[in-house]
Amino acid sequence: MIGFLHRLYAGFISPPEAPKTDSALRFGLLGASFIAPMALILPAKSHPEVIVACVAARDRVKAEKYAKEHGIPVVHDTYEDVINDPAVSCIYIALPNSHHYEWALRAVKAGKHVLLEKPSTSNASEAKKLFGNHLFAAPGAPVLLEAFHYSFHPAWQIFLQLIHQDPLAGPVKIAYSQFFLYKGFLNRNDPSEIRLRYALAGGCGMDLSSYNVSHIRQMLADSHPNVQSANFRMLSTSKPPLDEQDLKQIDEAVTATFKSATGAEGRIVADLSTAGGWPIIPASWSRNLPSIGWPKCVAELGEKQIEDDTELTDGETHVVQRTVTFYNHIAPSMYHSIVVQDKHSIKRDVETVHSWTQTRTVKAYDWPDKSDGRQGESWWTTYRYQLNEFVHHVKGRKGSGVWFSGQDSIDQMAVIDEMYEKGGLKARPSAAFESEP
Ligand SMILES: NC(=O)C1=CN([C@@H]2O[C@H](COP(=O)(O)OP(=O)(O)OC[C@H]3O[C@@H](n4cnc5c(N)ncnc54)[C@H](OP(=O)(O)O)[C@@H]3O)[C@@H](O)[C@H]2O)C=CC1
Ligand SMILES: O=C1OC[C@@H](O)[C@H](O)[C@H]1O
Repeated sequence: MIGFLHRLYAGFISPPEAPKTDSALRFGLLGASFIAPMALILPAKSHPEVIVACVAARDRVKAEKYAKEHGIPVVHDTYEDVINDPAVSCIYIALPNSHHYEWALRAVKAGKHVLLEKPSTSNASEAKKLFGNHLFAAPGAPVLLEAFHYSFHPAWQIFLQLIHQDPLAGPVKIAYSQFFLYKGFLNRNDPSEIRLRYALAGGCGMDLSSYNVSHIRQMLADSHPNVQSANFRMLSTSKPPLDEQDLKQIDEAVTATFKSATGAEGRIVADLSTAGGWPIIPASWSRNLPSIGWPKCVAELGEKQIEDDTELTDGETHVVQRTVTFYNHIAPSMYHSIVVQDKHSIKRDVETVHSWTQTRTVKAYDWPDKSDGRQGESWWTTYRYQLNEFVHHVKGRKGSGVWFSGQDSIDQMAVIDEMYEKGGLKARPSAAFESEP
């Protein structure tokens, strides 16, 4: 309990303030966004090499209020002014998805490093144009990272090790990922709700399920699994400010299945407006009551034959079938649990002679081994780990080795496009912005 309170307080409320080094990176923010305080402003406080230097919003009064609230010293009039500020070397982009391509491209062309919110762009065609830009081939090119923060937390890396690199791990057969937000999280009547606007590249497939897609791509160890099926639950309102395109194209929930190159299966469930499923209360009553479940990933592995000191008689083999369940991989620094279940069987041909199950729970708030460029504290959030890695990359240092490459981002968007198309919806529209070569 004390550990939980400490992680909550230091990670999400009041991190210890680090004195800044002379070579600290100065970040500019595009937009007075909802997520920047959690994803960058708070993590920057404890990072000796990060200063949040300036912000601009479409409305200057809003930007000034935001800057005051978050201790940001400079307010610019426009996003463009932030990018062109010579005192700034890094840009954080948390704009509607439809604006990611344009502003990331503008920023990298101005020579700035970019931490870009997920999903990286509106679709794969934009992702190819952005990450495939010739300037990334030049030496000293800017760093551009799609902010899949959860990947940078040690717990996610330990989870991947348990399914891909452990002596008891057979091949992955099924990768499952779920992510729910409760009904009421989104305000359908709010014209500024970016998740519900087709023109802003919204929809659950882009928003929540971009996480699920990235989870199963890593769990299946296949950058571009084939989409087998996709089902969308569409918006359950027809009130303004939604327009006709929103009503036809905006999904609130997704279920989809995938097949990897090795034949393994991926399954995802994501819901921006989860209701019902309450225990005891009859379904007809609870149907409209908000509900929620843990974000969860489950990997079911195939059998692996092992050789250990278990006594075997002639013709017997010892096999292990592992299932690993990760609860709360999205905000693991608050609390998480990785349950490893190993079903051991002694087999004679196909017949099981004897079997037993070993279950253990793994937690990793920090790296178990701090050598080799790994840094962390138990209270670091996923965003703090991500920022650490981003800074290492910009500074040309090794870091922990966790990264999300440009090709990863392109493949990620291709899978999302294919999911929409498989489910009878359109991939999200490209921005009108055309950059000079
Ligand atoms: N990593 C994470 O945990 C999370 C990531 N995200 C991602 O971050 C991005 C921003 O999300 P979030 O912070 O929740 O969003 P907000 O609703 O706070 O919007 C972000 C900013 O978009 C700007 N904006 C520019 N043009 C428009 C427009 N036409 N309509 C509405 N807003 C506009 C606004 O800027 P201005 O201030 O200039 O008006 C606003 O501050 C998304 O890509 C989302 O997927 C979101 C939540 C969590
Ligand atoms: O982490 C998140 O949770 C809420 C979502 O709507 C958001 O976009 C996502 O990044």
